[in-house]
Amino acid sequence: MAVAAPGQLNLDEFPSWGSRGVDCFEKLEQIGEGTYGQVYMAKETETNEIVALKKIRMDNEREGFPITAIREIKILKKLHHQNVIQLKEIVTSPGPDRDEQGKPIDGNKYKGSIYMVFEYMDHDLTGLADRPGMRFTVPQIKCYMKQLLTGLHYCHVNQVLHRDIKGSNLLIDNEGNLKLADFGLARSFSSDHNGNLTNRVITLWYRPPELLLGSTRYGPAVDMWSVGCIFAELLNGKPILPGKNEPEQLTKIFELCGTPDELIWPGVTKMPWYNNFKPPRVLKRKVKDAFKHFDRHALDLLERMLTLDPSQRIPAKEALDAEYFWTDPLPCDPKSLPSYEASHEFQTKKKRQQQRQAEEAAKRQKINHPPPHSRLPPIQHPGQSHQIRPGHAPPVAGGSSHYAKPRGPGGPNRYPQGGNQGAGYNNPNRGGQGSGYGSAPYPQQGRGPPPFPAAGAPRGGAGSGYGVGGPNYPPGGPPYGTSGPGRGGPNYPQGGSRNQQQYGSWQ
Ligand SMILES: Nc1ncnc2c1ncn2[C@@H]1O[C@H](COP(=O)(O)OP(=O)(O)OP(=O)(O)O)[C@@H](O)[C@H]1O
Repeated sequence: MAVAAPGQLNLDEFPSWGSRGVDCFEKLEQIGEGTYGQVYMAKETETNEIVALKKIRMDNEREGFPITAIREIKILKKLHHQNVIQLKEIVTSPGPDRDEQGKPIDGNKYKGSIYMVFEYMDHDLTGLADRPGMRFTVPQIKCYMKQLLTGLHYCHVNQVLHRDIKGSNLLIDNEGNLKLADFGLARSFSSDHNGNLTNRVITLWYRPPELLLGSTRYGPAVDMWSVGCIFAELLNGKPILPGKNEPEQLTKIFELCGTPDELIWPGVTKMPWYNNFKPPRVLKRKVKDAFKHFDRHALDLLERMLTLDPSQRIPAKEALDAEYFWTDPLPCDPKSLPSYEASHEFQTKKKRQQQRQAEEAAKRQKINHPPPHSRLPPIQHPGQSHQIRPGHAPPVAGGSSHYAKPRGPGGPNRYPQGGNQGAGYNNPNRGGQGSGYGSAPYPQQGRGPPPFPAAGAPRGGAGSGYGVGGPNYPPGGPPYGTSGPGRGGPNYPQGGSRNQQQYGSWQ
């Protein structure tokens, strides 16, 4: 097998891929910023097909083409399923042929970029849940969970562990399809689970206890723990185990799931880091108590997903057979779900930031020039209604109006009174991997530069997590109707190339 030059992808392995240049695509808008580079929405110039281009960061090109990208490409090439994102091709952009001093660049010092071309998805679950006023219905949650489990079961049958299941890696299109994405941490496993795998995987809040206790022999059960965390988050309205660092993460797990012993988890006391984190006192499991507002079948399934002993944790296939998916209300048909304006975590964060800045500016202006009757509501002219136009946020469910009570810091009151009868989400402290690796026995994070701010710092701003409740659109139809953005035809307010100027050409 030919070996690629430093910084280059060995295209011998992917002969038909990489033959096209990125100029076959028109860059439209940045939709994601990941550990390994930016993600853009783009249009194929000949077919007008909308795709997502993930640029592979080559900062470390001296070390060769990033191993994570090679893994992601290899794994995605062998996975073909309606609930797994489809990698369509790889395209390249040539780097400059001369260096800053004008000298011709030696072919081995490749300075170009490589992009993975994916089918475009309108949302990720985190971005969708973060939409103001967003509420998921129970059939909707069942529909997403069923698709997540179906995609994951397919991966596991094909001996692939995802190892980074979290909301922002679950992509959703406007036809209601959910697909697993970001296979940058995924890897193949053998069914005897004897591999010596790294335990530095999975975003902290979704990381299972066996990895936190140092296991290097693990299997599909690691992904099922993450699925349990997502499931509870969807029903609960906010992340359930938001640890700031690994020791705190384990503490939170023990507080919810009880302290493990040889009886409930044979072998736990032999785990590499068990003695470092031996709980000081015995804690009882209280999943049922903490989530008593969930319905019985949801709770039964959750209990089996959040089982401490990985060998007793429910596999994806069995979870799909759980009563939860076969009792009323049944999972809805994905196609029956409303269409929403595109929402990716990256964009919703940006929008929130802009909104906060605008609010602060308005506050400053108000202090300097208070309006004469600042406490009176705005005048509403006869016939003026609160119609929702495509691309505009719908009113908060529950009949909020201009005169509604002021909203709390996280936006509209998205939390339910009664659990999964009307939950919402609002978590000002959504954080990813709150690092904090100072404490033994944890080594440095294994996956490139950490994407997150300093230890424990919140990731994203206000409002996050998921919730369930009545649909957040008014009677009479979804807020964005059928004219909402769909695949192949995004709903640009100013035409398809609104970001051309901003983003310019590919580099
Ligand atoms: N095919 C796609 N369609 C639409 N949006 C996408 C697509 N792929 C990725 N995105 C957006 O870009 C974000 C980052 O993508 P991805 O997770 O693949 O990158 P990453 O570098 O591995 O990120 P991370 O560091 O969060 O793991 C996603 O959360 C999603 O919002």
